[in-house]
This record gives sequence, structure tokens and C-alpha cells, in this order.
Amino acid sequence: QETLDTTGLDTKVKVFLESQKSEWRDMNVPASDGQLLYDIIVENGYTKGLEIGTSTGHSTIWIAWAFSKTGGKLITIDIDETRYKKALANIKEAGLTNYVDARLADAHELVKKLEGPFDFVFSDADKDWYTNYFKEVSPKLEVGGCFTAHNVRPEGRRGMSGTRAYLAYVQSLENYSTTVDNSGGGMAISYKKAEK
Ligand SMILES: C[S@@+](CC[C@H](N)C(=O)[O-])C[C@H]1O[C@@H](n2cnc3c(N)ncnc32)[C@H](O)[C@@H]1O
Repeated sequence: QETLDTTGLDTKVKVFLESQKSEWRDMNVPASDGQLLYDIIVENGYTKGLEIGTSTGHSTIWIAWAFSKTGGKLITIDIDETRYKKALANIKEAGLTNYVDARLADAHELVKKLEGPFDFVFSDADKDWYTNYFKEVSPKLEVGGCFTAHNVRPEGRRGMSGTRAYLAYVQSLENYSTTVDNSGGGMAISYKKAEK
């Protein structure tokens, strides 16, 4: 996969991420999961992204950085105004504003209204809605695309019944191939193999 030359931007993003390393306290993904999402996008050349659950923008920045390589764009959604505003400031400081369309909205309402198509999705908002989000987005996800979901572990954890149910559901689908990466917070990675 060929990537765009964004050397100046790379430096800006790296400096920003380094400066914020110990500042992500709003339920943000660990950096290793950010890197995991980045790699999936760049390796597959994805360009049409959706993130559900921006918080203050840690995963957003890793995804947007990957899209700076592929020429892609990310729609990201959060319902909390304070975190949304902080995310906008963080994205700007990282130099990635051009790659992000951040929306302040209830994803329960907005996700079903988005037209798509998407080729990359990261689900990281309310865990009890994970299966609903998946069902709403799946018809808009291109074949060959990837749906990722955070805090998913096969053995589950307290308060994570939504993610357990989600994993069982997505693993039951014959047109998706799903693995779980447990190197960080638990990432379900589901590639869409066929429309049905
Ligand atoms: C785990 S945090 C996201 C962390 C983020 N992905 C990161 O790595 O920086 C979950 C976010 O989902 C948001 N959220 C929860 N329910 C939501 C809903 N119905 N619509 C939109 N956002 C929602 C919360 O406000 C919270 O900021």
C-alpha cells in the first residue's frame, strides 16, 4: 500500500502524542490500541472512517493520522460537549483537522442517519449499544472493510455484558471474519468478507 508523504505532519503528531502521553484520562484507548487501528487502516488503504465515541480524541488522532497517509476522512461522534470541545482542540493541535469531521450528537440517533459507505469503523461508546451500532452500520460497510470494537474480551468483565453479547453476535456471522487482539484494552477486529 502506497502512502502519502506527510513528513512535516508526522513530526507534529508525534510531538503532540508524546506531550500528551500521560494526559489521556477520559476513558481513552491506550497508545498500543491507537497504533493497532493506525496499522489496520494503513495496511488496507482505508479512506472512509466512522468512530463512535470520540471522548477527548486519543483514538481519533491515531485514526486521523492513518488517514493522512491514505487520503481518508473520519466522521467521529460524541454526545458530551466538554469532551467534544477538548477533542476538537486536541485534533487541531495535532495538525489533523483536515482529516476529521467531528460531530456533537447522540450516536443512537446519528449513526442510523449517516449514509456511508464506510470501509473502517471504530466502536467505543456505550457498550450496551454495540450490537445495535453494528447492525446499523454493517449494510453501509463495504465488503473488504473492517469493523473494530473496543473493550471486547472473550471472557468479559464486570459491566461489560454488552461487549460479550456483541462479540457472540459478530462471531456468529458467516460474512465476517472476527479476531480479538488482547494486547491492549481488547479489540474485536471484524473483516467483512461478503455482503450476506
Ligand atoms: C471510552 S470513551 C471513548 C474514548 C475514545 N475513543 C478515545 O480513545 O479517546 C466513550 C465515549 O462515548 C461517548 N458516548 C457514550 N454514549 C454515547 C452516545 N449515545 N452517543 C455518542 N457518544 C456517546 C461518551 O461521552 C464517551 O466520551
